[in-house]
Amino acid sequence: MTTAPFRHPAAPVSGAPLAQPSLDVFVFGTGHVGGALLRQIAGLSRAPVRVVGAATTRGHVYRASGVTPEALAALVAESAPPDLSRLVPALVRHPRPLAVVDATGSLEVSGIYEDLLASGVSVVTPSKLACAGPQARFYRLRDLGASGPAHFGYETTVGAGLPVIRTLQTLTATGDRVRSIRAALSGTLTFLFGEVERGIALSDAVATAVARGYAEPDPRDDLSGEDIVRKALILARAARLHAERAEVRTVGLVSDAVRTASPEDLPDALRAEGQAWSERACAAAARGERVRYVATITADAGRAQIDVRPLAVPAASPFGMLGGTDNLIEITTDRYAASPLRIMGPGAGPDVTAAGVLSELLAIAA
Ligand SMILES: NC(=O)C1=CN([C@@H]2O[C@H](COP(=O)(O)OP(=O)(O)OC[C@H]3O[C@@H](n4cnc5c(N)ncnc54)[C@H](OP(=O)(O)O)[C@@H]3O)[C@@H](O)[C@H]2O)C=CC1
Ligand SMILES: N[C@@H](CC=O)C(=O)O
Repeated sequence: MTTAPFRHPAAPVSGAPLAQPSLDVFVFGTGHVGGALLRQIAGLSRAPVRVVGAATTRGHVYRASGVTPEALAALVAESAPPDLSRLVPALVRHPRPLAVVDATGSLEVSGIYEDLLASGVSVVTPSKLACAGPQARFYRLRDLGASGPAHFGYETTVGAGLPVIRTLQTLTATGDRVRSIRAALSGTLTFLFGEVERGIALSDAVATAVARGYAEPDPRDDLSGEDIVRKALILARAARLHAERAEVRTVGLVSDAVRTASPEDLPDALRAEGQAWSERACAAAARGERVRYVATITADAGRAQIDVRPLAVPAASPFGMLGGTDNLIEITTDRYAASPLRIMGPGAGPDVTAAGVLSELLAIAA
């Protein structure tokens, strides 16, 4: 008897696309991440997933029979903005297994997950808003995704395409207990520190991070540290620790002028802030150190003590050697006590994030 060689179900092959993909996908947000996701799906000629629609703030399209990648952008552009009170019931009635991807930074879109999951529609999200909100809501979403036919995927909310959430889930599912986590959780901030250390002006570095799609839809979320606080909350919860936003201790990285600047005033505020960043980087370098924005999560009787602040770390340490858009997550547990389990690599950017989302979709489709 001969057996066919193993092929990953998503591996590109020549020939006709699958007649009947096993999962349909609707994508909210076609910006950096959503756009990269749509391109990655289009690049898989025998993908087990099929796009049935997409939405931006300006337009949307939903066709239960599927939309070709070539037609999608034009259909979105020539239609009306989505009305969620009509679109969500239509998605819930979709005749085949469906996953909704939230590649926006929209509170309104994050507010539809519960209805979708309760109706059997899977949700895969790189947006941190729902998972970092009140813990009770996160538990409801997680439980809906674990108990019914729908899945809730939020791996890319922390570390983008890095296997962070599933590592914590595996550790705790096998009976290990997380004692502490120390992490650099912002690709944008690692990038900005690196650029400023090379003598690039902070305002130029931020413009580059925005253009390359590393930054949040509102880059003030990166600069203020809010994006890092959200990720720390999600990490703590994935480690089965109770964590609420009001209990997080933060020391900011930027002045109030940057935190509160309007989008139009942000470049000027950053130009004024740049000198302080350069001086801080030079002073650290003179001591053989680097500045990093570090989240520390400590388990305390089932609760997480979370502290987020700028720290001067030895230049030759794992945190000091981060470059590009690297994240570093050091997890100390009962079993990984003498030396932490480390996850390190690029933690921001459209392609790595979209690949993480796509891998969650493929797992649902399998
Ligand atoms: N960039 C990255 O490296 C990573 C990003 N993420 C998360 O992914 C999400 C998307 O990030 P990114 O792609 O960089 O952001 P972008 O700003 O590039 O894109 C956001 C997209 O969402 C759309 N959008 C916003 N609000 C709504 C709404 N109410 N309804 C429909 N569409 C809406 C925007 O539409 P319009 O064009 O009309 O404004 C745009 O298409 C964010 O939540 C971010 O935190 C997570 C990990 C890494
Ligand atoms: N803006 C974020 C993107 C990923 O979550 C970052 O820079 O880390």
